[in-house]
Amino acid sequence: MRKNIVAGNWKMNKTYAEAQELMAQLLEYKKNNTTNCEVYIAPPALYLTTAKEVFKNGEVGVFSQDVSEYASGAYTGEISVDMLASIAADGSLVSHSERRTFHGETDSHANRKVKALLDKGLTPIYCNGEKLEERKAGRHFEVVKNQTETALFTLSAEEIKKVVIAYEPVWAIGTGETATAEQAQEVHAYIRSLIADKYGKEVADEVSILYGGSVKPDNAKEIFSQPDVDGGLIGGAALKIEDFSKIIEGFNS
Ligand SMILES: O=C(CO)COP(=O)(O)O
Repeated sequence: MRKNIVAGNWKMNKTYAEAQELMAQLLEYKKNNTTNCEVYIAPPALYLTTAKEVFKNGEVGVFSQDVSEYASGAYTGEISVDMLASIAADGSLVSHSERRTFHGETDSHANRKVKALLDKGLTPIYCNGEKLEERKAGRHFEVVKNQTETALFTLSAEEIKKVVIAYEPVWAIGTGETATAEQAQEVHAYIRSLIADKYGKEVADEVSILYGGSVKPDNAKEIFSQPDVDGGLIGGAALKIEDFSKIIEGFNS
């Protein structure tokens, strides 16, 4: 179902004490403020159970940063969908660009991970986006099309409605260089049109598409105001309550 979402991807940051502090600040913020969007965090896997305890009434959705495509077994270092379900995690990021760059993940992996999550009733936040040289060569639409089709188009209409897509142009991640609101809208509208062509407009209108890449307090509102942008996946600015809360408030008019 289409929702406004602000999700914080903590990546590999924070000691346990620091993570507990930020979770406590976020809980306090949620208790004292009405937000016009759902708020999710994806802390390091080690802290997922703590996050579920802190946000025990579902104040903030708790997501893993990655999940295995396999059900169980000899996959050292991996976390399964059953494990996530067993702590009542809400879902997982899938194929973030850093998983693609440093761990060789492809959209075929993404496809199996998305399916595994959906089969357990968990929400995938599927990440895609072009690299700088692809953007410079004007190939961003083609790249995003291939990614989206390979990762998602084996799903049924009912399944794809439950997927959250995060368009994160790689050149905008952690660089301070944000896509303009127009650039984000253009690609988001394109992704939605791909889904509409395959599954119909009604289905496409149900899918939440988030933008990620150097979203900050001062640009969030403009980006979120675009018709096909349903929120953001936030990296660096999710690590401080002052910044993250201002980004959440990008949805307050
Ligand atoms: O990769 C991102 C979120 O998943 C974006 O990171 P930054 O917000 O730090 O650019």
